[in-house]
Amino acid sequence: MQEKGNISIHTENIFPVIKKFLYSDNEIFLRELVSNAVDASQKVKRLSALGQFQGEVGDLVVDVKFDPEAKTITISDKGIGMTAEEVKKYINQIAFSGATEFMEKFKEANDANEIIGRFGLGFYSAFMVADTVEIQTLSFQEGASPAKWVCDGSTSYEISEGSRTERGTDVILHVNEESLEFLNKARLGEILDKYGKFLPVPIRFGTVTENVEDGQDEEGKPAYKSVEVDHFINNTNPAWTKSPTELSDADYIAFYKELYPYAQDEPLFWIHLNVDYPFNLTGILYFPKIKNELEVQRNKIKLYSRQVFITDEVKDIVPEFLMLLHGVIDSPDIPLNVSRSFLQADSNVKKINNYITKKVADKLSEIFKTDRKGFEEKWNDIGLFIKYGILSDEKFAEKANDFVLLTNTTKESATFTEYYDKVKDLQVDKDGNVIYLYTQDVDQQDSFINSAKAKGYDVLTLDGPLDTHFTSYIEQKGGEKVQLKRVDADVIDKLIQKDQVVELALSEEESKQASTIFEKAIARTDMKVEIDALAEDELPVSVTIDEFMRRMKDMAKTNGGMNFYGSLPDNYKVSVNGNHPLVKRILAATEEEAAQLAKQAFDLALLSRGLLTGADLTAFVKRSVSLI
Ligand SMILES: Nc1ncnc2c1ncn2[C@@H]1O[C@H](COP(=O)(O)OP(=O)(O)OP(=O)(O)O)[C@@H](O)[C@H]1O
Repeated sequence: MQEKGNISIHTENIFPVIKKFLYSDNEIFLRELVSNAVDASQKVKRLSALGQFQGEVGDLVVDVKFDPEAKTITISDKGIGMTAEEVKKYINQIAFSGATEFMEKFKEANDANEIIGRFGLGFYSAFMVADTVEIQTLSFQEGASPAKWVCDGSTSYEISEGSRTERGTDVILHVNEESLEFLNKARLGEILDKYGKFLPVPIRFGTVTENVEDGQDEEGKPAYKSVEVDHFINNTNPAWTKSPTELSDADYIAFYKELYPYAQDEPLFWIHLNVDYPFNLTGILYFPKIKNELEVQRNKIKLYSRQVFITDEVKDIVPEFLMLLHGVIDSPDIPLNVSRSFLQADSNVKKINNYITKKVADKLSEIFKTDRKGFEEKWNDIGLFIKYGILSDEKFAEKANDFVLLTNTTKESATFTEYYDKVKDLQVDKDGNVIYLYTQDVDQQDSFINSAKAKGYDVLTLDGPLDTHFTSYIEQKGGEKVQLKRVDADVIDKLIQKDQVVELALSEEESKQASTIFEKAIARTDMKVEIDALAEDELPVSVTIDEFMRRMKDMAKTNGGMNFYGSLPDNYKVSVNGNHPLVKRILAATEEEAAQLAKQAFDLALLSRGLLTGADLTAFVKRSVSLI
């Protein structure tokens, strides 16, 4: 048997679903209705510009009012209004968007993007907070008569002659018992501020008290009086809608403060985004002063669609590493679901994401090239996020390789190529490897840094939260011959092994003997003793930790879990400088004295790198006292 047919949908069943579940948040009813009012107002301007409306445009203000006694909220506009026929068509037919039809009709007009509505559902969000919704409207068309539409939330409605005498529409919500919270000035003000702060048509919400000059007092000083003035909640012409050439630095900073009234620091710099092909997007991204915390400042970028606030969850549109930025992105092309609260994944999102990455990289590159000093000064704030970008985004890394900076222990900065050139002659080992030395803790690794510097070597500081990973990146970018070694990964002569070896002053026998004395004195399985031939003036004993093992353990730590390497105990090497006079003295001493000297020298090595703690430290202090 074969049968074809249409699945039938009954409005009685689907209507409650739309009312209750389409929108995640009740408060957006106001965003939807105010957006409709703004759309209707913009359409008047458009029709007038196209010569299809000859009347007076007038001042297009949208009013939001509420009456706690009558339990109503009213949104009024002076827009195009609707005839009774249009009400039937646009309002009664759910999901028949007049906006789409309007856009279709006037799509040649290049500013077709000004209209917010798309789905033809927004109006129904009114029923989330209202039992009954009433429309009073008068169309702009000549000779139109006013219409009134009332619906109590069921699928039946009533249309009759309306009472409006001027062009435009009032939407009157009879607020239901569960939504009385909205009959409150502060609450409505907060919602308007959140969604409507930058709408393109003035939104008036009651009045505010202002102090204005009023003649002079008896002493001849200016007198003031308070007056009630209209309260407009929005800036209809926010900075991102202007051209960068119209804006000064002060304007950008002022807009930053408008966006984040509570921000303490000024932004470091900003990028004005403006693209109209293959998608439309405008916006301003600010680089804030970043503290060392990666998490705290997220969700600061606000997403707008035609100047209506949508969300501050811009995940996917903005690459992960740029989530630390602040600012605004406005794009009518960001695919939103009908409730406008969620993004839908599509190819535009990926394109936008790539565009933003490219813009940010270009801006950084520009600052680097035109103002190297300023760039270096900002490095403390932007370094972390550039490294984050490099490690997480290949495209960004490609560009950033030219301006990412390496900083040494004396705070000098160099790019990858500059640094290579700086150390390639001196820090080269016998096999031709160029060794970059680095420290992760300037204080703890001080004695090793000193040994390196005594040889004329440079030491990089890589002590940031991402540097464990970044170390491997530098190595990878440096090519085959570049190796990174932490200054305490071995004694300096072994970190950069040269051809000319220092002779060991001990015989093989003496060497073995010294080794045994130290092993016994130290008596720890995690410490491996080695007798090394170092310069006489190097320390008698140093405790080092193998580069490879340490890196693996660091990685395990930063990746959260304990993998194989993470679970291994720390393994140190105790490097005894066979050429130091102390070793000769130990060999000549009595067994007891030798053990004590060896232990003391070992403890000093531990102490110098902050590894001597607890009972061992107490014992060391006691022993030292008895020695002096
Ligand atoms: N204040 C108004 N003045 C004039 N027409 C209006 C007004 N409010 C709604 N309309 C008409 O009703 C239609 C449906 O509105 P609705 O909010 O349901 O959908 P939309 O705004 O087109 O799309 P979206 O679901 O994206 O909001 C509008 O497209 C418009 O033609």
